[in-house]
Amino acid sequence: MFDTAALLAVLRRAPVVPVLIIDRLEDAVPLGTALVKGGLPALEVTLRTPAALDAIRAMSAIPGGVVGAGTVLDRAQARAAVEAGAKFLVSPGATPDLLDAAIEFGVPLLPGVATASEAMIARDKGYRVVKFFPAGPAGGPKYLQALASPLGDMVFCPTGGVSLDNATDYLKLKNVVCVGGSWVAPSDAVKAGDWARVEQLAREAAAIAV
Ligand SMILES: O=C[C@H](O)COP(=O)(O)O
Ligand SMILES: CC(=O)C(=O)O
Repeated sequence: MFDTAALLAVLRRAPVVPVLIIDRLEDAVPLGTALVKGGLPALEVTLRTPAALDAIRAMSAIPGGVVGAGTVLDRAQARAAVEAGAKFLVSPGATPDLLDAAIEFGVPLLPGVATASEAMIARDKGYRVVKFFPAGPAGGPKYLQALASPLGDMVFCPTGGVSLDNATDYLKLKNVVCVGGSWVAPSDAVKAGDWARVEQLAREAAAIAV
C-alpha cells in the first residue's frame, strides 16, 4: 500500500518544492544549501541531465534537506534514483508500472496527472497525493478547484507555470498541499553561482502565506 503519510511529511515542510535542473555537478551542493537555508527543504532534482544522479548523491548530505528525484519516467529510472539516495520521486505523468514500482521500492512517489481519469488511475493504486502537471496550461487554479468536490479524498501539488505571483491562487485551494516550481532556482542565477539570489528567492517562497 502506498505510504501517503510519508509523502505528505515531505510536501508539508514548505509551501514550495523547488524543481531543479542541474547541469554542473559542482552547483548541486551550493544550490541545495541556498534553498534549504532560505526555507525550502524538499529538493526535486530532475533526471534531465547527466549530472542528476550524482547531484542527488551529493545533495543528500545537506543538513536539513530532503532530496528527491523528478522527471522519473519509468521503473529503471525510479530504481536508479532510489539507489542514488532519493527520498521521494516525482513524475510528469504516470504509467501503471511506475505507480507499482514506487510501492514496491517503498519510496513515496508524487505522480503527475492532468485529468480526473489520470487521478483516478493513481487513486486505484492507493495514491491520494498527486502532482497537477502542467498546472497553468492544463487549466490553472479554476480547473483544480473543479476537481476538489468529485475527487474529495485527493490532494495535489500543482507544478508548471507556477510563480511567486500566482502560487497563492493554488495554495488557497483546499485540495492543494504545496506547489512545485523552478522559479526559485533560475538558470541564470545558477550559471552565475549567485547563491545569495537563490536563497532570497527561496526565502520569499517559504514565506508565502495563504
Ligand atoms: O518542466 C517544468 C517543471 O515541472 C517546472 O515548471 P516551471 O518551470 O514552470 O516551474
Ligand atoms: C514536471 C516535473 O516536475 C517533472 O519532470 O517531474
